[in-house]
Amino acid sequence: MAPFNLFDLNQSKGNVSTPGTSVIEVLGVSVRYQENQVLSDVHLSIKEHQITAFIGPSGCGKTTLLRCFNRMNDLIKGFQIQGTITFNNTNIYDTTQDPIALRKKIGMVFQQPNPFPKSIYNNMKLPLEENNSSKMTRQKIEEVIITKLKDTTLFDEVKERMHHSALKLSGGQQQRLCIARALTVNPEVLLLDEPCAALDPISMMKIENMLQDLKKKYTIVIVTHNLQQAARIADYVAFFYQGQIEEQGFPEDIFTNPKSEITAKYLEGAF
Ligand SMILES: Nc1ncnc2c1ncn2[C@@H]1O[C@H](COP(=O)(O)OP(=O)(O)OP(=O)(O)O)[C@@H](O)[C@H]1O
Repeated sequence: MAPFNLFDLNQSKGNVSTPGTSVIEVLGVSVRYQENQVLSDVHLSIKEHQITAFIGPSGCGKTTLLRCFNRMNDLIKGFQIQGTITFNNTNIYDTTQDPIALRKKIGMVFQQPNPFPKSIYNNMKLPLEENNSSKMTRQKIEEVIITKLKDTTLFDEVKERMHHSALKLSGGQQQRLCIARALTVNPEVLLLDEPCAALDPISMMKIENMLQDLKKKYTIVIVTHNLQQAARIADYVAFFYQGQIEEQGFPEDIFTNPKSEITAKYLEGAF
């Protein structure tokens, strides 16, 4: 009997056939901003309860694809998308799809921590109020807030100052608060666009450890320029180059034995 082979070596630029349920499928996606083609014929599967990392040089389209997943590019002038992106087998760009409902299922956190200039408690309460707090008792709201703050390992650090300004927290704590805030509405997928770029190494490690726990409950896609970070936390890596996925696969393969010469050069720091 032929040995079980996880890899399809004929598809070095396509999806490596990894086990697991696919939550987001990217099928032949191309994106333009006006005349500027920024993604060309991208194929990728985002698997449930995995951390997928997007790496690659600046301007190669990582953030653009990430933002397509919850339609954050819709209002950008000249944005055009071809191909298909599905979320749980539903076309994200179908005209019947409500982007606001989609963003509750696919939450996003940005590079720069952006807590509201309100108390820690109110930062957490606001999305719940906007979502469905009329149906939630105060006790239930508090329960959700405590659970999500515990999930992001912040609760013990802030429990004595829940009604103090979130802006008084450290940068790392603010970012964990933003992640906790994104989790209040129970998304299935969490999109992180360079979440540690503005943080010191200790805060970064806290977030990386936290993400390893969060992936048990959520599916995570992260854009990072930090290759060590991708190697430490990712279950799957997509290397973008000039608007295409040049190579994708398991981190142990991409980082130790890349198939593409361009990937190898990037990892060597040649760019
Ligand atoms: N709002 C926009 N309007 C027009 N062009 C844009 C817009 N946002 C991004 N672009 C262009 O799209 C291309 C891809 O940008 P994108 O931010 O997706 O790349 P990236 O790989 O995430 O880069 P970085 O690592 O620097 O964040 C770039 O040429 C960029 O200038």
